[in-house]
Amino acid sequence: MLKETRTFAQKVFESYMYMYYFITLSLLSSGFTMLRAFSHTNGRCMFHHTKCWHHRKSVLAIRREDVNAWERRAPLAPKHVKELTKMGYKVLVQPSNRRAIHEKEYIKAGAIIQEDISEASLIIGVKRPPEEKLIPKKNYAFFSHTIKAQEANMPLLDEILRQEIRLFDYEKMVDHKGMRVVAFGKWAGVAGMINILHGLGLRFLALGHHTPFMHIGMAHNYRNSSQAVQAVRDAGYEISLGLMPKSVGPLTFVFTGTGNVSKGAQEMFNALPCEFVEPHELKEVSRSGDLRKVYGTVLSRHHHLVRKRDGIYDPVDYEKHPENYTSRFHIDVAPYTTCLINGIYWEQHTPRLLSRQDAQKLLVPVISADGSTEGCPELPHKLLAICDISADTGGSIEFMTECTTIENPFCMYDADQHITHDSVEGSGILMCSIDNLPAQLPIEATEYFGDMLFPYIEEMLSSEGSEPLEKQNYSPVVRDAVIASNGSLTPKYQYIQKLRESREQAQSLKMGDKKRVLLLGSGYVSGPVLEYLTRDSNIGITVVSVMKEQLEQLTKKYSNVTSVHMDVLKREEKLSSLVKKHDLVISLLPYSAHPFVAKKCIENKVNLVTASYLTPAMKELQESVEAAGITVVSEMGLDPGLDHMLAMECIDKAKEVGATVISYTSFCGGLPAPEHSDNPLRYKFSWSPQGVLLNTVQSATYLKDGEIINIPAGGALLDSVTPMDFFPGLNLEGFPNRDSTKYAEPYGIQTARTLLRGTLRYKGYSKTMGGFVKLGLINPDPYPLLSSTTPPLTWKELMCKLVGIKSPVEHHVLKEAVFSKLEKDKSQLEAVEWLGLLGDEQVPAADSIVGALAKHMEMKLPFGTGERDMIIMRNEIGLRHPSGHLEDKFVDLVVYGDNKGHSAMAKTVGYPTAIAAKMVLDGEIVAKGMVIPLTKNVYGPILERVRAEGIVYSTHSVIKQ
Ligand SMILES: NC(=O)c1ccc[n+]([C@@H]2O[C@H](COP(=O)([O-])OP(=O)(O)OC[C@H]3O[C@@H](n4cnc5c(N)ncnc54)[C@H](O)[C@@H]3O)[C@@H](O)[C@H]2O)c1
Ligand SMILES: N[C@@H](CCCCN[C@@H](CCC(=O)O)C(=O)O)C(=O)O
Repeated sequence: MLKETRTFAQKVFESYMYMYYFITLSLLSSGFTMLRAFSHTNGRCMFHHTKCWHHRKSVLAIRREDVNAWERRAPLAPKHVKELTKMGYKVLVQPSNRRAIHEKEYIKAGAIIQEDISEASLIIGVKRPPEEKLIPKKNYAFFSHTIKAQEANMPLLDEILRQEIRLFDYEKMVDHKGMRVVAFGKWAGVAGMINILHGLGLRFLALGHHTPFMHIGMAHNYRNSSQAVQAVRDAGYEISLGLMPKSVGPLTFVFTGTGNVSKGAQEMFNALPCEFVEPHELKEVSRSGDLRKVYGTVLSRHHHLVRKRDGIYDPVDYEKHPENYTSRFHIDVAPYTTCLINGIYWEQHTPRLLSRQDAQKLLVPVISADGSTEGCPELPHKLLAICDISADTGGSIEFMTECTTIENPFCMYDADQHITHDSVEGSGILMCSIDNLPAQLPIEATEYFGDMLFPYIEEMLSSEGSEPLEKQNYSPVVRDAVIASNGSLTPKYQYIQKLRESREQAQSLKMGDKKRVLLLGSGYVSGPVLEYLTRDSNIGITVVSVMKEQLEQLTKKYSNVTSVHMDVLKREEKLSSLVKKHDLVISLLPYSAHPFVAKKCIENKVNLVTASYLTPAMKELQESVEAAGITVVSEMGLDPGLDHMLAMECIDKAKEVGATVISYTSFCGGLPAPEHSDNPLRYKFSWSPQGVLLNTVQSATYLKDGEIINIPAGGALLDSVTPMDFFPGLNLEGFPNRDSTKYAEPYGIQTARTLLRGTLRYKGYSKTMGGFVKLGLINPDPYPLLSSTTPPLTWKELMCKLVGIKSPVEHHVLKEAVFSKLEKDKSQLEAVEWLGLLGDEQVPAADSIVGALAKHMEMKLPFGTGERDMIIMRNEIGLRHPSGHLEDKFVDLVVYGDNKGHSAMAKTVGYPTAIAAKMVLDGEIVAKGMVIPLTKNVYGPILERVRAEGIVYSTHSVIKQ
């Protein structure tokens, strides 16, 4: 069964012979006379009819799997590496503690463990690399999941094309019959079967039955498949002793597909006391079968597919016109199936096995003559579980719309409600649809896959990725697996582009009459924007972000939302085409990206809303915005945003009674709630960390008692800190924020002799940040040493560079140098140490030092579970009334984050942004050109609507004389 009896040498020899046979056949059949084959033993060529591949000993690299936390497989095992190194190839293996086969084994096989793999001409992995780790003009081989134009992987494909990479996709390495020659399939089947037996144990228990399946674990809990076989056998032994509850009746397992997946699953199933029957016998055994066995059936196409017209299955016709066929699975098989193990490859236009309606019918309770007792309940319905190993979302099992994961392997599909819930309880069908099953048995899967891939490695290695594809003497298996090369899709795969275009068209048709909003950014403050806009079912939203997981987390909660994972700055054309298809763009990207986005909005005449300052770079676009006749709303958040609106409401009211504004001061802080301010900075991030850090080195200008005060950029701001005691219970400090004087005119308060906008922090923040500034950590200049393509630095090494000493050094030497750079400030040194900046942690890859520090600090200063943030804003407006008396008006806004919902920052930024966006969409804001929320027709409705969202402010006044 699972035990491998052939030696590795035999297998290698067999695979070569097979390949030799196959190449010979295919070359002969295509009229070639050249023969090509090679031996991997002794480093010599076995057949010399043509050149030997390894004429120039290229370098092979096995990359680290870095996209999925469970990915412990590798494309080749040490035994394959050993063969390659014996043949004289250099094999680099990127270090990875996650890989299930230890690095030591690869070293023993002759590999070099090395981070930098840029010298390799072929880089292989199991799964895709992140776009930013691609190296231009190389050969790459991995499962790209691009051949169905899968949306999530299109940015990767675009990068591959842009970087002129040659991509071999394992999924398209097929023999002359179209059968895949390298695959993990069998191990998906093995792991899938183990998991679903475990799941059945849990489901039976939820239904009131202890069964022997309770003693079977998840596949990854076994060291190898033999251990799992043992557990399954033990369970089977108990079944054979008649220990299955009688009231559940005979169990039947249906295997669809006849490929490796199905075979792997059947191999594991064979460890149970099983009897295989023909599909037509299923009905009978499911009623009166032996309870000391389990029954299995393997379903091929001819068992369930029929032509709609005449009820006949014609295999030749089916290949040509699958759309003319339908499946009888739901009628002939499913009603007699306890557990379906689905291993068929599904393609558009081929019949589905089960639809939602089918599932509804199958979940109708079966009333049996024997009846049910409380302690021995009958099953609610026959079909209990589906293990969808094919994992084609919305495919042959129509209602499997989201794959489950190794960490959350099961969900229940309730066909009546058409919902899935994360549990094994309640009504419905237990579903397991993990799409990376072989990763649960990583060692065997690696060895198995490597055996199949190994014979092709040499030829993939035979040239650089930059050399023309036409000049390569690839075998058909390898040639046909090249999806992209030299910057283009190869002819066989040009359909991918067409598929993408037609999908995009379909998506825009689906949007129909809906208003379409393009939301750029899925970060800290995007949540309430999406939440607010999706309340209107007439708005369709596309969310774009470069951070995939963050994007998925944000969008999965909402319907009417499409997500696009891409870097908008790198994909100008795609951004433009997206902008064009929407009625309004909201940019919640880092503010430096807004001008780029605004240009696309101008070109396509689409309105734009941002929560960011109307910077000089944005202002420059004013004329073009007006010429395009569009509305660009800026400063529509909290600060800037609500501060303007609260000020203007007060100023306008004061003017109505003839008062003159003589001073305006506004301070605002996004802070952790006081009980969560327990770190040297007394701060946690609730909005863009890089923005927070950069604000400490901005210049500032303000008016104080008629005098203009200028503070230069570079950190001097942190020395202009004053204690703020308007809420004496909080230990606050404040420093000026940007150029306050520029608001005198737009606010209409040129009469004011004090005009100051500032930022609030808990006491101690500025001092600590001052230390980072002194060390050069708040530096936005490009710093190539931190790029993702260079070997990573540790903080200790970076700090040595910053203080100008050579590394490596002893800890105390570095500490002393840093201390002296900090002008012997102990609290600043403590904060640097607390953050681990003198330690061995890796500096995150980033464009600049401040970018890396922002990422690092974001990890060190997170809001923990149950922790919340807080917004404090105080506006103080000094008025002189016509009677001559003076009045100070105070407008205070204090908002707390919701424990399990939006943060205070997200609410106070996101709601104004969303409300303004809706006002533009609905024609409530009609002004063209650059708009900031200073006029009553804009701030009035927004303040009213944010109050309805629980953002409540208070006012009081003090008459002075
Ligand atoms: N007015 C206010 O009171 C206020 C308050 C907070 C934030 N803001 C502004 O709102 C914006 C969003 O803030 P945030 O805290 O959510 O920021 P964030 O850093 O948390 O999020 C930025 C988002 O942009 C995405 N992104 C970055 N570069 C990208 C690229 N090249 N292509 C695609 N996506 C990219 C990131 O993946 C992330 O989802 C920022 O401009 C910020 O300055 C304004
Ligand atoms: N000043 C407060 C609140 C800041 C809210 C974010 N405002 C950003 C807006 C940047 C932009 O997108 O233009 C800022 O930098 O002040 C604090 O710092 O705690």
